[in-house]
Amino acid sequence: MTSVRVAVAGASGYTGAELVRLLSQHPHVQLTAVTSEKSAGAAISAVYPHLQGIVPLSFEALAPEALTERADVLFLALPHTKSMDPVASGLKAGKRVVDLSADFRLKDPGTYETWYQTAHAHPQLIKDAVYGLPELHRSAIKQTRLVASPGCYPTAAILQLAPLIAHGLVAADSIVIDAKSGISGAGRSPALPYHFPEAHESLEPYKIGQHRHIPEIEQELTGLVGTRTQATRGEVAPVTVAFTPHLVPMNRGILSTAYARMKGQLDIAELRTLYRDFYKGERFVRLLEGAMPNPRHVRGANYCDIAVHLDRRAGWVVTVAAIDNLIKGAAGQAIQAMNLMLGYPEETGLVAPGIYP
Ligand SMILES: NC(=O)C1=CN([C@@H]2O[C@H](COP(=O)(O)OP(=O)(O)OC[C@H]3O[C@@H](n4cnc5c(N)ncnc54)[C@H](OP(=O)(O)O)[C@@H]3O)[C@@H](O)[C@H]2O)C=CC1
Ligand SMILES: CC(=O)N[C@@H](CCC(=O)OP(=O)(O)O)C(=O)O
Repeated sequence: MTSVRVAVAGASGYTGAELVRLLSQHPHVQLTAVTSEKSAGAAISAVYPHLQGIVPLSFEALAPEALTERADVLFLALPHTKSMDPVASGLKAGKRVVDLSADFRLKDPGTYETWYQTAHAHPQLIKDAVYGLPELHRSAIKQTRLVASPGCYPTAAILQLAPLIAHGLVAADSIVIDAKSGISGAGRSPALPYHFPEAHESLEPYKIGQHRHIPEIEQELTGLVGTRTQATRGEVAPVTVAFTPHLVPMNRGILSTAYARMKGQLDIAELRTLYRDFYKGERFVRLLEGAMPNPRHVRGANYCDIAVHLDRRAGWVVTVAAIDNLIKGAAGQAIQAMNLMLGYPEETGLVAPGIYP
């Protein structure tokens, strides 16, 4: 069976290590290089003992051009602002690139500069990037060489709200997203808020109304406004969201609760039918009716679990979504996109159920 050569840049980080774990089991992938500057020369199993006997590679410090030569598909699990040059280098060499950072997610370079305090180094490449949420952009992902893989909070928030926005069922300026993330969402570098005594038995909101995922969520939801209604879209009122993330003392997982004001008179059965139709055939979206989404139930798996509820008395639709930030929120979703780019069945290498508890 033919295989594709794949390299992971930033493999010493949490999302990079999850990419390596999943790609090592992918039937069409040959892992050719894993990069880290700080751990260059060390066996990956010395840093991540769970990969002992599974991934026989050592970390290398590779410049973008050297990385590009080693593979046909590049996964970049680097910090924001550090992916721009490797993306440009990979594309120039005709490779396929899946970038897990935010560097190519926002379509407007000015918005990127505002939220990331950095001028975009390759703004001319932004138009070539497809936002890598397969449930919304599947056909474009199949055609592109550059996937900008979504952020973890946006994955949950967009998937839980997409049917409501596309059908024009809620007021576009009424959306409130209250989300909680496990600490691996902040990456592997130590910092005081993530220190055990600080984070354990604690629950704290942060960056209220200021988080860099706000423009990403608004961009994608605005792109959906009215796309499933009969009326022509005309002038589209931008979606604005009030977004509050929280840090919770879990290793991984996101629970996102979104509230939006109902415009019409649909009852809960009609709303759930609409969600079922919207996500019909989607392998990685599970709509729950008798149970609540819980990050525990998607841990290690590529699922986004969603429940839709209606607070009729107060006039709000309340949706709840759970993902594993490192899988559907990062590594799993990135592999889902690679499968689409290469024409493999979308679920290849991703079908294992999650870990419980
Ligand atoms: N954590 C999450 O839940 C999610 C993260 N993402 C995004 O994925 C990317 C990786 O995140 P995550 O794995 O959490 O991050 P980590 O901090 O855990 O890992 C970062 C990786 O990048 C490398 N690195 C750090 N600084 C540089 C630099 N200046 N130049 C080159 N390489 C560098 C590190 O290597 P070294 O060993 O040399 O330090 C490490 O391999 C980020 O853009 C993040 O925003 C996306 C979705 C979810
Ligand atoms: C808990 C925590 O700190 N989470 C990160 C989000 C991680 C993520 O998925 O976002 P990107 O892919 O855009 O980096 C944060 O709030 O910045």
